[in-house]
Amino acid sequence: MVEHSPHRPIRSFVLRQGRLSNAQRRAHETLMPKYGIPYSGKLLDLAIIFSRSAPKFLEIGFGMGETTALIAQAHPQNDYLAAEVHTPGMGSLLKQVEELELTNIRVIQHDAVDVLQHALPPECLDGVHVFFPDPWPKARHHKRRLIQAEFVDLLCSRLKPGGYIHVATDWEDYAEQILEVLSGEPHLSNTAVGYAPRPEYRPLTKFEQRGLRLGHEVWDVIFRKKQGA
Ligand SMILES: C[S@@+](CC[C@H](N)C(=O)[O-])C[C@H]1O[C@@H](n2cnc3c(N)ncnc32)[C@H](O)[C@@H]1O
Repeated sequence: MVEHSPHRPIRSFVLRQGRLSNAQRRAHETLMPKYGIPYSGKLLDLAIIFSRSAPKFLEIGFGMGETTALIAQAHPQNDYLAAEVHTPGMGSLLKQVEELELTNIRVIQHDAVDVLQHALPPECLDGVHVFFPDPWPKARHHKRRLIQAEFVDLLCSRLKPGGYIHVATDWEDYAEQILEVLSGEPHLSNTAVGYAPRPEYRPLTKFEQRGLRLGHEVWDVIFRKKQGA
């Protein structure tokens, strides 16, 4: 479960007592021991956790996990560590993992910032997915936005050279901030000129399809860590 640290009061999420369906509760109770990685603040060995040496990806804030499950199903050659703080989403993804018999997903219910800082060693990740991070639209809440220079620096340190950071958002001013922050990280280079086309591996969610029909835009930002950085 999520612990609160007095040293880092500004978090990118607020824990609410979300409604947990019976199926989600059951999945959480029965499947966490099988697919969940307890957060202890100690370093994790991803090769041991997944029992193989394969490309490793971190997804931060997977929500209900539809995208996570689809990507993992379509890419059995990769392993996915998925971090989320909310219990209903955990239950929802765990249910999909079991139903689809996915062997390449492990979940961690904890603040991804702590996970990156304390549980993941340098240069262990081939990619990081941050899809539709909370936009915190009010100016006084912008400090809660996940994508900030310090966080990107941390992410970058956990990426292997050649590994990528992929952020997608449907908030234009956040998209601009994300592009600016990633452009300012000297160890990263943009894979596109400005925003990137949506890569084939990121499926369109129902929410996104509806938004696109209504004329809303989505911006993908994909940067790679430079070789030798
Ligand atoms: C707007 S939702 C998007 C969910 C999903 N990626 C999607 O595309 O539907 C953002 C999610 O990020 C999670 N989140 C925010 N900050 C987080 C953090 N520091 N660590 C882990 N999860 C976080 C929230 O709990 C929320 O479920």
